[in-house]
Amino acid sequence: MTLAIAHLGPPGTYAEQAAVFYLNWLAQTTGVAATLRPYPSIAQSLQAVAKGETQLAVVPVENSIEGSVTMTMDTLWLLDSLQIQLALVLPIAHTLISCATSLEQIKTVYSHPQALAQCQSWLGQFLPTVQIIPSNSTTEALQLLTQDLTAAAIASMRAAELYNLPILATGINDYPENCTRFWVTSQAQTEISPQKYSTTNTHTSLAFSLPANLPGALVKPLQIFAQREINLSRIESRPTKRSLGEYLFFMDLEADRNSPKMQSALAELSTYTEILKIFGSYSILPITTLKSVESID
Ligand SMILES: O=C(O)C(=O)C[C@]1(C(=O)O)C=C[C@@H](O)C=C1
Repeated sequence: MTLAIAHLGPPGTYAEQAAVFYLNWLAQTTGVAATLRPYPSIAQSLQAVAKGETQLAVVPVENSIEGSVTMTMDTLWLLDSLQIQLALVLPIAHTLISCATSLEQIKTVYSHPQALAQCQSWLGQFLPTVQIIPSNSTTEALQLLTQDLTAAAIASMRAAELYNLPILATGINDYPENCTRFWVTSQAQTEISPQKYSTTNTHTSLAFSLPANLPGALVKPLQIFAQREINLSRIESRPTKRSLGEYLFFMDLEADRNSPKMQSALAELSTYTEILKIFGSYSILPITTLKSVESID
């Protein structure tokens, strides 16, 4: 069976790069073949899995400069059935792509809001007067560049090569150690491979709402993990969208949900929460080898 993997498109996005890595890793470790399917948004990539159009989606979750990708968190909360299979950490090195011959000619810069935010100081220093135009992905505006010599886009070096476009500046992210964490998600019941991944689950991600906005309401859930010496690697709040000042809490914990201490923690947590969603346990793979990200052929 060949699996389909949804990702943010068009081709050349960082999400596609992470998906290509996963596709090659999956083939090497389990022999399972997969193909890639680009979608116009992160939400649509996740919905593709929920609707059964694809078996998997690779979506960005968190960036080391800009923090959480809120569309991923909000969509995961809404879609009940999705589970995280694996996390991937991709180094992000942005370039300025343009057919202009110098920075002085540029009047507009397009990119995904996360990428624009990761380069905001560079843009302020070298292109302080340009119009910044957010797009659905880093690659969405690339096809405009050959018609408009005053336009530029922030995307990866790999994207410039794929579209055969010139690079005007490299390494333009404000911090050199720029990384984005991606999640590989599937439907809960999907068996990706009969052969178990050769990785052990190190993290569990979950989210919950609280029954009432009272003093100490968040302390109790936090104490459950502290008492069992389970380390919290991320906590994030998102509006419930029901009323102003009411939040959902997203947590990443450093333990497998099947470990005895985590099982008892989750059982106790469910007594303090209104809705508790466990997104799954998984391991984290750093994407380092260029070979795996270059092509899918
Ligand atoms: O637009 C892309 O290329 C994406 O894959 C999206 C995305 C994100 O949403 O964070 C992924 C990695 C980078 O942090 C910048 C953009």
